Amino acid sequence: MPILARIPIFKALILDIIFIYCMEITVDQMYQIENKGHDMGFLKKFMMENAGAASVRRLVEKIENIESKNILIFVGLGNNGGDGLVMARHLAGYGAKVTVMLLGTPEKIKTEESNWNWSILKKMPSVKLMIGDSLSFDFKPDIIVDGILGTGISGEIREPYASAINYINKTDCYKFAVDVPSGLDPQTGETANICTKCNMTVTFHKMKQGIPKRKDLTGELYAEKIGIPPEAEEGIL
Ligand SMILES: NC(=O)C1=CN([C@@H]2O[C@H](COP(=O)(O)OP(=O)(O)OC[C@H]3O[C@@H](n4cnc5c(N)ncnc54)[C@H](OP(=O)(O)O)[C@@H]3O)[C@@H](O)[C@H]2O)[C@H](O)CC1
Ligand SMILES: [K+]
Repeated sequence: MPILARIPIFKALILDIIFIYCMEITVDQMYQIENKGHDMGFLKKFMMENAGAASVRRLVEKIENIESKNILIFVGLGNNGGDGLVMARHLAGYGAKVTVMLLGTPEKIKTEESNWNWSILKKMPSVKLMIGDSLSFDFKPDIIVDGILGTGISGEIREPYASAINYINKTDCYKFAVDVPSGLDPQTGETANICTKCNMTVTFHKMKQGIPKRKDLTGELYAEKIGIPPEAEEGIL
Protein backbone atom coordinates (compact mmCIF):
# COMPACT_ATOMS: atom_id res chain seq x y z
CA MET A 1 0.00 0.00 0.00
CA PRO A 2 1.40 3.43 -0.95
CA ILE A 3 2.87 5.36 1.98
CA LEU A 4 0.24 8.13 1.80
CA ALA A 5 -2.63 5.63 1.82
CA ARG A 6 -1.39 4.44 5.22
CA ILE A 7 -2.20 7.85 6.69
CA PRO A 8 -5.93 7.79 7.71
CA ILE A 9 -6.80 11.27 6.34
CA PHE A 10 -5.26 10.46 2.95
CA LYS A 11 -6.80 6.99 2.95
CA ALA A 12 -10.24 8.57 3.48
CA LEU A 13 -9.54 11.11 0.72
CA ILE A 14 -8.45 8.39 -1.73
CA LEU A 15 -11.55 6.35 -0.94
CA ASP A 16 -13.74 9.42 -1.50
CA ILE A 17 -12.17 10.02 -4.89
CA ILE A 18 -12.68 6.38 -5.89
CA PHE A 19 -16.29 6.49 -4.65
CA ILE A 20 -17.11 9.66 -6.58
CA TYR A 21 -15.66 8.46 -9.86
CA CYS A 22 -16.78 4.83 -9.69
CA MET A 23 -20.03 5.22 -7.78
CA GLU A 24 -23.34 3.94 -8.99
CA ILE A 25 -26.15 6.47 -8.95
CA THR A 26 -29.93 6.32 -8.63
CA VAL A 27 -32.30 6.74 -11.59
CA ASP A 28 -33.72 9.82 -9.91
CA GLN A 29 -30.24 11.35 -9.63
CA MET A 30 -29.68 10.58 -13.34
CA TYR A 31 -32.83 12.47 -14.33
CA GLN A 32 -31.83 15.40 -12.10
CA ILE A 33 -28.35 15.51 -13.66
CA GLU A 34 -29.81 15.31 -17.18
CA ASN A 35 -32.18 18.19 -16.46
CA LYS A 36 -29.46 20.31 -14.85
CA GLY A 37 -27.15 19.68 -17.81
CA HIS A 38 -29.98 20.65 -20.18
CA ASP A 39 -30.60 23.85 -18.22
CA MET A 40 -26.88 24.66 -18.46
CA GLY A 41 -27.28 24.56 -22.24
CA PHE A 42 -26.01 21.03 -22.88
CA LEU A 43 -29.34 20.03 -24.41
CA LYS A 44 -30.82 16.54 -24.12
CA LYS A 45 -30.59 16.44 -27.91
CA PHE A 46 -26.78 16.57 -27.55
CA MET A 47 -26.85 13.94 -24.78
CA MET A 48 -28.93 11.66 -27.05
CA GLU A 49 -26.46 12.14 -29.93
CA ASN A 50 -23.50 11.26 -27.73
CA ALA A 51 -25.36 8.31 -26.19
CA GLY A 52 -26.14 6.86 -29.61
CA ALA A 53 -22.62 7.53 -30.90
CA ALA A 54 -20.97 5.93 -27.85
CA SER A 55 -23.24 2.89 -28.22
CA VAL A 56 -22.32 2.46 -31.89
CA ARG A 57 -18.60 2.79 -31.10
CA ARG A 58 -18.84 -0.13 -28.64
CA LEU A 59 -20.93 -2.20 -31.08
CA VAL A 60 -18.61 -1.57 -34.06
CA GLU A 61 -15.59 -2.40 -31.86
CA LYS A 62 -17.20 -5.76 -31.02
CA ILE A 63 -18.69 -6.81 -34.36
CA GLU A 64 -16.39 -7.38 -37.35
CA ASN A 65 -17.55 -6.30 -40.82
CA ILE A 66 -20.50 -4.29 -39.50
CA GLU A 67 -21.12 -3.16 -43.09
CA SER A 68 -22.27 -6.67 -43.99
CA LYS A 69 -24.71 -6.96 -41.13
CA ASN A 70 -28.53 -6.76 -41.09
CA ILE A 71 -29.35 -4.69 -38.01
CA LEU A 72 -32.88 -4.50 -36.60
CA ILE A 73 -33.39 -1.63 -34.14
CA PHE A 74 -36.51 -1.71 -31.95
CA VAL A 75 -37.36 1.75 -30.66
CA GLY A 76 -39.89 2.82 -28.06
CA LEU A 77 -41.68 6.16 -27.95
CA GLY A 78 -39.45 7.68 -25.26
CA ASN A 79 -35.82 8.77 -25.24
CA ASN A 80 -34.49 5.21 -24.98
CA GLY A 81 -36.01 4.89 -28.43
CA GLY A 82 -34.42 8.21 -29.36
CA ASP A 83 -30.98 6.79 -28.60
CA GLY A 84 -31.86 3.89 -30.89
CA LEU A 85 -32.78 6.34 -33.67
CA VAL A 86 -29.37 8.00 -33.33
CA MET A 87 -27.71 4.56 -33.52
CA ALA A 88 -29.61 3.85 -36.76
CA ARG A 89 -28.15 6.96 -38.41
CA HIS A 90 -24.61 6.20 -37.25
CA LEU A 91 -24.81 2.53 -38.27
CA ALA A 92 -26.07 3.53 -41.73
CA GLY A 93 -22.92 5.66 -41.93
CA TYR A 94 -20.89 2.50 -41.41
CA GLY A 95 -22.72 0.90 -44.36
CA ALA A 96 -24.78 -1.55 -42.29
CA LYS A 97 -28.25 -2.59 -43.53
CA VAL A 98 -30.42 -0.88 -40.90
CA THR A 99 -34.14 -1.37 -40.23
CA VAL A 100 -35.88 0.64 -37.50
CA MET A 101 -39.07 -0.80 -35.96
CA LEU A 102 -40.95 2.02 -34.19
CA LEU A 103 -43.24 0.41 -31.60
CA GLY A 104 -46.06 2.86 -32.12
CA THR A 105 -46.90 5.69 -34.49
CA PRO A 106 -44.66 8.72 -35.13
CA GLU A 107 -47.33 11.07 -33.71
CA LYS A 108 -46.97 9.27 -30.38
CA ILE A 109 -43.21 9.88 -30.08
CA LYS A 110 -42.98 11.61 -26.72
CA THR A 111 -40.11 14.05 -26.88
CA GLU A 112 -38.72 16.79 -29.09
CA GLU A 113 -35.28 15.17 -29.21
CA SER A 114 -36.68 11.80 -30.34
CA ASN A 115 -38.91 13.49 -32.92
CA TRP A 116 -35.89 15.40 -34.19
CA ASN A 117 -34.01 12.16 -34.84
CA TRP A 118 -37.06 10.47 -36.40
CA SER A 119 -37.40 13.42 -38.82
CA ILE A 120 -33.76 13.00 -39.92
CA LEU A 121 -34.25 9.27 -40.57
CA LYS A 122 -37.32 10.03 -42.72
CA LYS A 123 -34.91 11.80 -45.11
CA MET A 124 -32.54 8.80 -45.20
CA PRO A 125 -33.44 6.07 -47.76
CA SER A 126 -30.39 4.20 -46.37
CA VAL A 127 -32.46 3.34 -43.29
CA LYS A 128 -35.70 1.32 -43.61
CA LEU A 129 -38.42 2.62 -41.28
CA MET A 130 -41.26 0.37 -40.06
CA ILE A 131 -44.06 1.40 -37.68
CA GLY A 132 -46.80 -0.36 -35.74
CA ASP A 133 -46.88 -3.78 -34.15
CA SER A 134 -46.19 -6.25 -36.97
CA LEU A 135 -43.22 -8.46 -36.13
CA SER A 136 -42.80 -10.10 -39.53
CA PHE A 137 -39.59 -9.12 -41.30
CA ASP A 138 -38.31 -10.16 -44.73
CA PHE A 139 -34.82 -10.79 -43.34
CA LYS A 140 -33.10 -12.54 -40.43
CA PRO A 141 -31.29 -9.95 -38.31
CA ASP A 142 -27.60 -10.46 -37.50
CA ILE A 143 -27.90 -7.87 -34.72
CA ILE A 144 -30.90 -6.61 -32.75
CA VAL A 145 -30.72 -3.31 -30.87
CA ASP A 146 -33.10 -2.98 -27.90
CA GLY A 147 -34.03 0.70 -27.72
CA ILE A 148 -37.47 -0.06 -26.25
CA LEU A 149 -37.35 0.89 -22.56
CA GLY A 150 -34.74 2.55 -20.39
CA THR A 151 -34.97 4.45 -17.11
CA GLY A 152 -38.61 5.35 -17.79
CA ILE A 153 -39.90 1.82 -17.21
CA SER A 154 -42.85 1.34 -14.87
CA GLY A 155 -44.84 -1.80 -14.12
CA GLU A 156 -45.61 -4.87 -16.21
CA ILE A 157 -44.64 -4.58 -19.86
CA ARG A 158 -47.52 -3.42 -22.05
CA GLU A 159 -48.08 -4.15 -25.74
CA PRO A 160 -46.64 -3.76 -28.27
CA TYR A 161 -43.41 -3.66 -26.23
CA ALA A 162 -44.13 -7.09 -24.70
CA SER A 163 -44.38 -8.87 -28.07
CA ALA A 164 -41.22 -7.11 -29.26
CA ILE A 165 -39.29 -8.26 -26.18
CA ASN A 166 -40.52 -11.84 -26.71
CA TYR A 167 -39.47 -11.64 -30.38
CA ILE A 168 -36.01 -10.42 -29.38
CA ASN A 169 -35.57 -13.24 -26.86
CA LYS A 170 -36.70 -15.85 -29.40
CA THR A 171 -34.38 -14.63 -32.16
CA ASP A 172 -30.91 -16.14 -32.34
CA CYS A 173 -28.53 -13.23 -33.03
CA TYR A 174 -26.31 -10.69 -31.27
CA LYS A 175 -28.35 -8.43 -28.98
CA PHE A 176 -27.41 -4.95 -27.80
CA ALA A 177 -29.32 -3.07 -25.08
CA VAL A 178 -29.48 0.73 -25.09
CA ASP A 179 -28.89 1.97 -21.52
CA VAL A 180 -30.54 -1.09 -19.90
CA PRO A 181 -32.16 -4.34 -21.09
CA SER A 182 -35.86 -3.54 -21.55
CA GLY A 183 -37.81 -4.95 -18.63
CA LEU A 184 -34.97 -4.55 -16.11
CA ASP A 185 -35.56 -1.86 -13.50
CA PRO A 186 -32.27 0.10 -13.52
CA GLN A 187 -32.90 1.25 -9.96
CA THR A 188 -33.66 -2.05 -8.22
CA GLY A 189 -32.28 -4.69 -10.57
CA GLU A 190 -35.68 -6.40 -10.50
CA THR A 191 -37.32 -7.47 -13.74
CA ALA A 192 -40.88 -6.95 -14.94
CA ASN A 193 -42.89 -9.92 -16.28
CA ILE A 194 -40.47 -10.12 -19.24
CA CYS A 195 -37.06 -8.69 -20.03
CA THR A 196 -34.62 -8.79 -22.92
CA LYS A 197 -31.50 -10.94 -22.44
CA CYS A 198 -28.63 -9.23 -24.26
CA ASN A 199 -24.98 -9.75 -25.18
CA MET A 200 -23.96 -6.16 -24.49
CA THR A 201 -25.39 -3.16 -22.67
CA VAL A 202 -24.11 0.42 -22.80
CA THR A 203 -25.47 2.74 -20.13
CA PHE A 204 -24.83 6.48 -20.05
CA HIS A 205 -23.02 8.99 -17.86
CA LYS A 206 -22.80 6.78 -14.76
CA MET A 207 -23.85 3.25 -13.79
CA LYS A 208 -27.33 3.06 -12.31
CA GLN A 209 -27.52 1.03 -9.10
CA GLY A 210 -29.69 -1.87 -10.34
CA ILE A 211 -27.98 -2.61 -13.65
CA PRO A 212 -24.77 -4.41 -12.50
CA LYS A 213 -26.92 -6.81 -10.44
CA ARG A 214 -28.06 -8.57 -13.63
CA LYS A 215 -25.03 -9.33 -15.75
CA ASP A 216 -27.03 -12.41 -16.91
CA LEU A 217 -29.32 -9.97 -18.76
CA THR A 218 -26.92 -7.12 -19.64
CA GLY A 219 -24.08 -9.21 -21.06
CA GLU A 220 -20.89 -7.12 -21.43
CA LEU A 221 -21.64 -3.92 -19.54
CA TYR A 222 -20.20 -0.44 -20.14
CA ALA A 223 -20.94 3.03 -18.74
CA GLU A 224 -20.04 5.68 -21.31
CA LYS A 225 -19.62 9.41 -20.72
CA ILE A 226 -21.87 11.52 -22.96
CA GLY A 227 -20.50 15.03 -22.35
CA ILE A 228 -22.67 16.13 -19.44
CA PRO A 229 -20.79 18.92 -17.60
CA PRO A 230 -19.49 17.62 -14.23
CA GLU A 231 -20.99 20.77 -12.67
CA ALA A 232 -24.43 19.29 -13.50
CA GLU A 233 -23.82 16.84 -10.63
CA GLU A 234 -23.26 19.58 -8.05
CA GLY A 235 -25.86 19.43 -5.29
CA ILE A 236 -27.08 16.06 -6.66
CA LEU A 237 -24.21 13.62 -6.04
N1 LIG B 1 -28.97 9.20 -18.86
C1 LIG B 1 -28.77 10.16 -19.74
O1 LIG B 1 -27.96 11.07 -19.57
C2 LIG B 1 -29.57 10.14 -20.99
C3 LIG B 1 -30.50 9.15 -21.20
N2 LIG B 1 -31.21 9.07 -22.35
C4 LIG B 1 -32.09 7.98 -22.66
O2 LIG B 1 -33.39 8.33 -22.16
C5 LIG B 1 -33.94 7.16 -21.55
C6 LIG B 1 -35.06 7.57 -20.63
O3 LIG B 1 -36.03 8.14 -21.50
P1 LIG B 1 -37.55 8.33 -21.03
O4 LIG B 1 -38.28 8.90 -22.18
O5 LIG B 1 -37.58 9.03 -19.73
O6 LIG B 1 -38.07 6.85 -20.72
P2 LIG B 1 -38.03 5.52 -21.59
O7 LIG B 1 -37.67 5.82 -23.00
O8 LIG B 1 -37.26 4.54 -20.82
O9 LIG B 1 -39.55 5.00 -21.53
C7 LIG B 1 -40.58 5.86 -21.53
C8 LIG B 1 -41.66 5.31 -22.41
O10 LIG B 1 -41.93 3.93 -22.15
C9 LIG B 1 -43.29 3.74 -21.79
N3 LIG B 1 -43.35 2.72 -20.75
C10 LIG B 1 -42.90 2.83 -19.48
N4 LIG B 1 -43.10 1.67 -18.82
C11 LIG B 1 -43.72 0.83 -19.70
C12 LIG B 1 -44.20 -0.50 -19.62
N5 LIG B 1 -44.08 -1.22 -18.49
N6 LIG B 1 -44.78 -1.06 -20.72
C13 LIG B 1 -44.90 -0.34 -21.86
N7 LIG B 1 -44.47 0.94 -22.03
C14 LIG B 1 -43.88 1.50 -20.93
C15 LIG B 1 -43.78 5.09 -21.36
O11 LIG B 1 -45.13 5.18 -21.68
P3 LIG B 1 -46.14 5.97 -20.68
O12 LIG B 1 -47.44 5.88 -21.38
O13 LIG B 1 -46.08 5.20 -19.40
O14 LIG B 1 -45.59 7.35 -20.56
C16 LIG B 1 -42.94 6.03 -22.19
O15 LIG B 1 -43.54 6.13 -23.47
C17 LIG B 1 -32.77 6.51 -20.92
O16 LIG B 1 -33.01 5.16 -20.61
C18 LIG B 1 -31.71 6.68 -21.99
O17 LIG B 1 -31.76 5.65 -22.94
C19 LIG B 1 -31.20 10.22 -23.26
O18 LIG B 1 -31.45 9.87 -24.55
C20 LIG B 1 -29.82 10.83 -23.31
C21 LIG B 1 -29.33 11.21 -21.95
K1 LIG C 1 -33.33 -0.65 -23.66
